Formats: sequence, structure tokens, C-alpha cells
Amino acid sequence: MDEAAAGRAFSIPMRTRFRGVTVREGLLVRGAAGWGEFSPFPEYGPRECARWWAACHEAAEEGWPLPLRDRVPVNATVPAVGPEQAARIVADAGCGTAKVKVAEAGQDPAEDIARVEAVRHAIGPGGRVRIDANGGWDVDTALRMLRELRGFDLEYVEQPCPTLEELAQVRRRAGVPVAADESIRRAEDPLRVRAAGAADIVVLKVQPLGGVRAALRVAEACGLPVVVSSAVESSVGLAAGVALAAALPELHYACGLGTMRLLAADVTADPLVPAGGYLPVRPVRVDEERLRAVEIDPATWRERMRMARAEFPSGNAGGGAGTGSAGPDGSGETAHTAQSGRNDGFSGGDRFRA
Ligand SMILES: O=C(O)CCC(=O)C1=CC=C[C@@H](O)[C@@H]1C(=O)O
Ligand SMILES: [Mg+2]
Repeated sequence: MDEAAAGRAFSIPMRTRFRGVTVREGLLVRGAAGWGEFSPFPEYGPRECARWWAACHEAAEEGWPLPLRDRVPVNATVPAVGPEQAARIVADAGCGTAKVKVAEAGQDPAEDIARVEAVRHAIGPGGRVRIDANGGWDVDTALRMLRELRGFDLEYVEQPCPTLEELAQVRRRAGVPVAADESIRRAEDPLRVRAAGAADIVVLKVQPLGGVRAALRVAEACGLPVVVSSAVESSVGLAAGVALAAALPELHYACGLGTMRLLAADVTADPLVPAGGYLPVRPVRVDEERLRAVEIDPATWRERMRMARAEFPSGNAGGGAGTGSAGPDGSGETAHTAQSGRNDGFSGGDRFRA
């Protein structure tokens, strides 16, 4: 089917500026298996967007592999806000793990330290605190900051620096585990991360990697512990992240999927927000009234999806995280069970029922 022609565009304001964005927009598509979300960030061109399309297509037309667990642990996500607000976010989220953004452009190190301190205090000594620098530091700055933050018992530092060589140096010298996020966007990346000794953990996001199955292949190829994270989607997109976290053979870390609170509205009456530090593995039902409340003219988004889809000449979305239609091993085959069902909660056949 022509998903783009039928897609419904949404625009949802962010409660706090995050990753430089103040509004999340995208296209929702309903297919044979349920709803899919296509919401690449504004700066991405058609080639990168192709994987985001593949993820949406998988959700709408194929459904996802069967879950191995019925809930997934999640972290609170703390944007680059002041210490009082940071503490409030952690208290409201009720999660045992918090991820704190650091190295925000225009802020100084003292602001990072005050934010991390407030979060450590709010979550208590038994909670876990990780930080994410989004590649904003060089090696010396990362080592200095990690020394300054030593007293806060960091679980790990996510993408302290931009390159693999830098990550490897920080990993060797800082005494804090390193997670790779921006370093993993294509199928071959995890192997490079591993070969470079650049990370202890990989952060996987469904849309940038081209779908749940593609991300599972990346996880398998890589062999490192995985943290599943969102791309700050509506609950429809988050459900794909939950499906990935639920299908991973092992899940040792809380996932960055508790991001619904960053958005001021949702397209469902029953948003995927954490309760007691977990998200349930369940379908998301789009609510017509709520969707209408955030709906915008779909023309630009439909065009963006058409261009993304054109990057898969055969219309075959099976490649996912690869650079074309082939999978990471070049075969285009999925490595995991392709047993699927509807994911929209509208029909009886949903695969989330235990
Ligand atoms: O991991 C989380 O806690 C939430 C998701 C998150 O932090 C991100 C989602 C999307 C874009 C990124 O800038 C950001 C990240 O860097 O991990
Ligand atoms: Mg990150």
C-alpha cells in the first residue's frame, strides 16, 4: 500500500527543549499489522530517513517479533535543565535509573555538575545515574568532567566524545563504563565499535536502525549489552522501542524509553509512561480525538516519506540498518523469528497477549 498517501501528520510541543528541538513532528501510518511512526529529525536527508521509513513500514505492515518479557525497565530522562527542575523530573518519573544530559552547548561545566548532583540526591544512593554528552567533549574534557563527577557513582557515560578512537581512550582511562550511541547508526557500526574497544554498552534506537528486526540483528552482531532508547516519539513510536527491548534475549540495563513525559501531548488515550520504573509491553491504540488535536497538514511529511521510501528501490524494507535493501550480512534475511501480529490493539490477534 502507499503508506505516504494515507499517513496522518502530527506536531507535538516538547515540555522542555531537548536535543535542540522544541516540537516533535512525524507521520503516523496504519497498515495491516497496526500503526507505525515515521518521525526523523528535521536535519535528516532521504538516505538516513530510509531507515526510519523501514521501521515505520515494519510496524504498520509486519508487526514485531514475539516478546520475551512483559515489561521493560526504563530510566528517567533529564534534559539540560537547572538542578531544581532536574530533581523534580526524577521524583515525578519514579524510576530507579536516571539519564542526565550534559555538555549542552552554551552551558558551563558547573551547570552539569549541579544537575548531576541534584539527580543523584533525588534518586538516592540505591538509584543509578548515567550521563549523556552527545559527543560534546574532547578526551581531556571528558576525563576532567568524569573526575569531577566521580563522587556521584556513574553507571556509565554515553557518547562522551564523537569518534571511536576518543571513546576507546576515555574507556581505557576514565574508569567509568562507556556507551556508544551516535557511533551506532548503520549495521556495520557495532562491529567497528567492538573492534575499536570503544564501548562497554551500545545504545540502540529502532527508527534510526531501520526497525525492530534490524536492531535485533545489530545487537546480535555486536555482542555487547544493549540499552534501547527512544527517538522521543509519540507512544506509537515508543511501542516499537518497547517491542525491541522485549524481544532482546538479554536486557541488563534500564532503557531510555520513558520519554513520553518530554512531550506535551500524545496520540493515544493511554500513553506509554512508566509506572514504578517500568513500561508495559502492550499495543498502543491511537485515539482519533487526540490525534486530531495534534494533527497538521500532512503534505510535507508525505513527501518526506515518499523520498525516504524511494531509497529502497525494490520497496523491500527488509534491509533495515543496512545501507540499502540488504541486511548486515548482505542477505536481507532476518535473524530472528518473524512471527508477528497486529500491534494497534484493534484486532484480536495481537502478539503481546501472553
Ligand atoms: O535515552 C534516553 O533516556 C532518552 C532518549 C534520548 O536521550 C535521546 C533520544 C533522541 C535523540 C538523542 O539526542 C537522545 C540521546 O542522545 O540519547
Ligand atoms: Mg545519546
